[in-house]
Amino acid sequence: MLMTYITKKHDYVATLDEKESPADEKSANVERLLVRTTKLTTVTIKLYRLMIVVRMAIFVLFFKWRIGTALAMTSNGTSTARAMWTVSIAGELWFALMWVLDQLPKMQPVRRTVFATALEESLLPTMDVFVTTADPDKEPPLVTVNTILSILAADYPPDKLTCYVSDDGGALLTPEAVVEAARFAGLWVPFCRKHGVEPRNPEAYFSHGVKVRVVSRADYKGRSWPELARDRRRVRREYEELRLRVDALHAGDVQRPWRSRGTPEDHAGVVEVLVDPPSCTPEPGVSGNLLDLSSVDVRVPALVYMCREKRRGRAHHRKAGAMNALLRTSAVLSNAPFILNLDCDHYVNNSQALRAGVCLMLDRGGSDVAFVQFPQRFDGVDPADRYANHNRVFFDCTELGLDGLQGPIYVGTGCMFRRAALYSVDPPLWWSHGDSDAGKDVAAEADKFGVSTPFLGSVRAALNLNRSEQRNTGTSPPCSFDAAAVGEATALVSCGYEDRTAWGREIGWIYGTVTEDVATGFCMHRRGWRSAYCATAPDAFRGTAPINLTDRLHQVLRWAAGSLEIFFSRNNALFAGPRLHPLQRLAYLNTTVYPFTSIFLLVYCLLPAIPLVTRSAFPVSMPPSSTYMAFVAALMLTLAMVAVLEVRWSGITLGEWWRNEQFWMVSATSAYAAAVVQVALKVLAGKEIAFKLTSKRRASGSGGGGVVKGRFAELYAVRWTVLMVPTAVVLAVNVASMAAAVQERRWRKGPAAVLATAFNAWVVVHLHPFALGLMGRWSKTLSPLLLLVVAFTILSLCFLLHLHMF
Ligand SMILES: O=c1ccn([C@@H]2O[C@H](COP(=O)(O)OP(=O)(O)O[C@H]3O[C@H](CO)[C@@H](O)[C@H](O)[C@H]3O)[C@@H](O)[C@H]2O)c(=O)[nH]1
Ligand SMILES: [Mn+2]
Repeated sequence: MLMTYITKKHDYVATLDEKESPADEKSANVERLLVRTTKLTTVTIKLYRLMIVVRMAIFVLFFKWRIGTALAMTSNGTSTARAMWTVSIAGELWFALMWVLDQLPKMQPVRRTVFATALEESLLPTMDVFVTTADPDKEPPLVTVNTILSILAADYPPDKLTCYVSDDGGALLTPEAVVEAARFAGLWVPFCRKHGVEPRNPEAYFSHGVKVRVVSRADYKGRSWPELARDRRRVRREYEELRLRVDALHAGDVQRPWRSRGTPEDHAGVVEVLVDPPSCTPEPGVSGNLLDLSSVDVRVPALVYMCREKRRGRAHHRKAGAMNALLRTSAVLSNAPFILNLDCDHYVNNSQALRAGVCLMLDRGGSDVAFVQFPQRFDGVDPADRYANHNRVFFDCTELGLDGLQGPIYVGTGCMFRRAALYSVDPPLWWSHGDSDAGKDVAAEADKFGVSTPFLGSVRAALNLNRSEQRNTGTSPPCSFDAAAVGEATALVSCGYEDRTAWGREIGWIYGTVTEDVATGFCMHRRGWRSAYCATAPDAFRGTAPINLTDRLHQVLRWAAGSLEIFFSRNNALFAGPRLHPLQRLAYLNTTVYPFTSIFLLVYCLLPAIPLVTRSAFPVSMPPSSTYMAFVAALMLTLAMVAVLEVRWSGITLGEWWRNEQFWMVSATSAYAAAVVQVALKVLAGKEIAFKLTSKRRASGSGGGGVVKGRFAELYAVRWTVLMVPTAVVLAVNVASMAAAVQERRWRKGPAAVLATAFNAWVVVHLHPFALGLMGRWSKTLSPLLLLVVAFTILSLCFLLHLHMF
């Protein structure tokens, strides 16, 4: 099977000709080709690079001219005028810097082709999959159940796969739902195996949603179509019952709120093996009651439930803390060399995904890969993607560009890790001769890893394996799920275990930020590890996106605040050592400072109103000079060209690109500003930032084929949130100052300022979510290109007027 980076064929320079098919060219001692990496070398990408350089050159000329003009004009001006010039130019410098930081890391994108069939079955390494849940209300147990089932049914040897579920809520409901999943897996997993169905998430498989791939007769690869139809009906009935049972559990829970082990912030630790690891040899089933499984291997991978101990007054470090508890639990049970991390709503959508990740890890040169990030894709987003949930520019441009440098940024879910890399060792690339971290006696490092002897033993085993297994040997450390191991695992999830150790600082997932993902990936890149990007078709995993604007803005707020937390920590990219690729450093800098843009943007949006409300007689300069006009035209034109070229090489649509810009504006005048305030409070007053969970409930409505408007009614409803305050202020100030100017007939004195104010108000309204509803409808009728032209015209006029008001 061939998995490629999706999209356009013309993007490949080395064509994927069959004569290079890895399977047949092999003699016994020739290594199999698992991954082919291709640099994009098309004309588009060359033009793209050229345009970026040209635009940067224009920046230099522009700022030289603009600062010169400002100095000349303010040499005998008032201090207010000087201050306004300064603020204005500072804003422009910041915007230019942000653009450069954003573009430079995207200049050398690569695509990877993965040959999963070339993996030798017997050499597949063991794999631990971590699923995190935290709140059964925001994360319906049925969603988690489906994710677990999709993992257990993935196309991977069942004796080499273990699924670990972390429950941060401590409600009894979650383990009960997981037990239901385990029971149903006995039927679901063999059914998937027998007929090769996709996707292996029952809810998605059985629903009549728009994009679900229900096997059609022509596509069916199994033995007998009528048998599939019959089996499907029967399994579906069983699934409906499972769903009712899980919903009943949920409903019962709402009525009896005392049904919990404690509170979400105070409960005992539990580790429970719900499904024991199966034997190493296939076990055919019987032609029993429901399905004929006599020709099918009916083994189900092991399933472990874990709830870490929490006590009031102790720091639990949110998701990062849960991941570290999972890391230790799994270490003393299965201790697989590779770990896949999925949020509870991100299910396995392509049953080959795990193998694809393994290819990148075991490939030649793969031993320096700490993690393989898959793109995040989402179900349940409205067709217009009003709130830019798909994030296409990030997933299809930025991450691809970073893959050509040192590797994509880790974004929390859909990511496969090398266990050794989580134990803070150097990658092989940086091992000095004869010596490596793996060689050190970790037993002496209890101050780093904590005092558990079995855990230290597991660390040693994992590091030794990583060192010896420079090539794909497929060996894995021994595993044991006996009572002693489970008892040890329970001790390892006690809330005092990490006291006075390096957990969260050097070991495992990194603490101190609500975006533990970016920080964790950064620490690995800083050590010299690489990462790899793996976009498969069909999508490897799919999850849910925020269901309404309020949720979405809070998600953006959390990301922005978490980024700034990293900037103000010891993990600031500026302080990283020499192993971090220079452009990778710029990318991390960009990822951690972008929320500051909101300050400049808000000031910029308010500046033109000042002369109008202060009633001071501002010298309004002459009409824009031709030099100025030329600069604005050149800057806007190059911006548009870079955008169009980016859209071309990445395969996203102009509409998707535009949505991104639009939502950037929305976030920058709302959530980013709130993030700056939150982090200021943290830095100055030590006030911690909360991890507000994103709801995983689906947009309500009839669930299936209803009209789009009805189906996404909840998504489209805009509810007031305090995050919109900055936007409202900008609007109010601009409108009020315009009104005042008109009323007092000062229009003539400062036409430029009045117009700029009007445009500011207009742009904010235009880009704001209240208007996004309309935009959603327009963008279907108007071509995105037209939208782009309109937007650029407006933006250029804004610029024009801004620059010439003093
Ligand atoms: O105390 C906590 C808080 C969260 N979670 C889990 O963390 C995951 C992510 O939470 P979600 O609210 O879905 O966050 P998103 O904004 O959708 O997630 C993105 O951004 C987060 C960082 O801000 C990453 O942790 C996520 O993996 C990434 O998908 C979920 O599985 C939660 O169950 C916990 O286990 N414990
Ligand atoms: Mn999520």
